[in-house]
Amino acid sequence: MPNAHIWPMSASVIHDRLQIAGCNLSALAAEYGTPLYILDAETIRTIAMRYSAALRHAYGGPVSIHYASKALLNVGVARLVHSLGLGLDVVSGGELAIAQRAGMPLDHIHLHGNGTPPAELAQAVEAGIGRIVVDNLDQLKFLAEFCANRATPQTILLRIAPDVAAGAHAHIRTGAASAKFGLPLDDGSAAEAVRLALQAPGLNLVGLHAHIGSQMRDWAALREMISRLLVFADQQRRERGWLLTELSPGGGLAVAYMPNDQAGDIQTYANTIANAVQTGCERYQIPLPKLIIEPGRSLVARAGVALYSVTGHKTVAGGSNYLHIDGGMGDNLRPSLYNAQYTAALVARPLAPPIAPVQLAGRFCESGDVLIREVALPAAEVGELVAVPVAGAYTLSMASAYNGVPRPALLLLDQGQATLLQRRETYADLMARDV
Ligand SMILES: Cc1ncc(COP(=O)(O)O)c(C=O)c1O
Ligand SMILES: N[C@@H](CCCC[NH3+])C(=O)O
Repeated sequence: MPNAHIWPMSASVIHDRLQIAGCNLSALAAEYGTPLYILDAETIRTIAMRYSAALRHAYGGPVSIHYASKALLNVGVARLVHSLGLGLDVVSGGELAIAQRAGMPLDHIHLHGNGTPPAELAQAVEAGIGRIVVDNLDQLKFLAEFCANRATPQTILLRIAPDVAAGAHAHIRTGAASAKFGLPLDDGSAAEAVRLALQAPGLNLVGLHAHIGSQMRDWAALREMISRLLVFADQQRRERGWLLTELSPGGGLAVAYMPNDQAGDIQTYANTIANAVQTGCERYQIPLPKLIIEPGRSLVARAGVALYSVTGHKTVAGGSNYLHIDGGMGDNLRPSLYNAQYTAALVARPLAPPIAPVQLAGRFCESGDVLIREVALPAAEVGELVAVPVAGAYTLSMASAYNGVPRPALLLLDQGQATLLQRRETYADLMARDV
């Protein structure tokens, strides 16, 4: 497959047709309808193994990998990541319920979120969730009170706003002191949170967390963030005798979306984190904490491919060619929201020479719903299948049924087998909540 680095690891061209995990995509599209999302199990397995090997190689202390489930979650995906030995990060009671339905052990689940309603914090505590990553003082006060008389204390980490920002787009940079996420260091909020947590008999504060951004490959920012967390941990040990035993630098590693993009290298990422933690811990004489990383996008993006059917053409004055497809911003909001770029190939002729560039026009009733602004494709017939790679992350998890268009099905492909993880939404589903 040309540009293999942006296609699933099992993708190949057989008899001039795009094939993934040995499966015939046209047959699957005919059976399940389009748009159709597929997920390559081999890609997810391989990336999970790379993360775990890279961290074990780089870091002398214990390590745990938690999939940030906001990137893509349903019961099947949660079961898959559990079977690979990963834990799960959730940001709501809803994601927690899905993880529970999948049988993910509760002590492998962490809850995050800046605006999590008290009822969902309570739901997580009562379920027996492993960790709550406390984002602000109000959450902390609520939890201190809610947990005060419980038999077992709730284990927590504090999310720090380290005033270091990285990430590919303003909407996905999260680490600034002025960001909505986390406890700032400079105004005393983080120190106040440690003080309150240590006074709360129902809470067990074990560590610090930060996440500076997504689609990120800025090693210096990552080092700086870890260094700030450890300076703070050292201060808190000297002032209050609190010892940090867990540290999470979040997730955020960049993936390649376009042929010329380069993904963040997993071993370099692991080395950067491990060196920063080891150096800081040595300096401040802190025993190596458990390192918790939270990759979302980099675990699932490349595994996913979206399949659309061409529904028509249009050439406008000035020569812009539109190719209409049967999906768009309803199943992939990223181009509309972040000007995210994607490329595409024809399933039946991935190697055929392209003609003039086309715009892949989404079907939704918004001028902004253009999935790809420019892509060179061969002349495509109505009914042909177009495949859009790197579609696994922040697509279905952000999907809507806008314009009454049912959300697509999701298949897991593995060694010639296709398993339905999530069926296509039906018209009955669209009306299921109407009373
Ligand atoms: C706290 C936290 N952890 C992990 C992630 C996962 O990020 P990504 O999908 O870029 O790896 C996010 C999202 O940016 C996040 O907010
Ligand atoms: N949804 C965003 C990333 C959000 C990261 C979550 N904190 C994207 O598609 O790039």
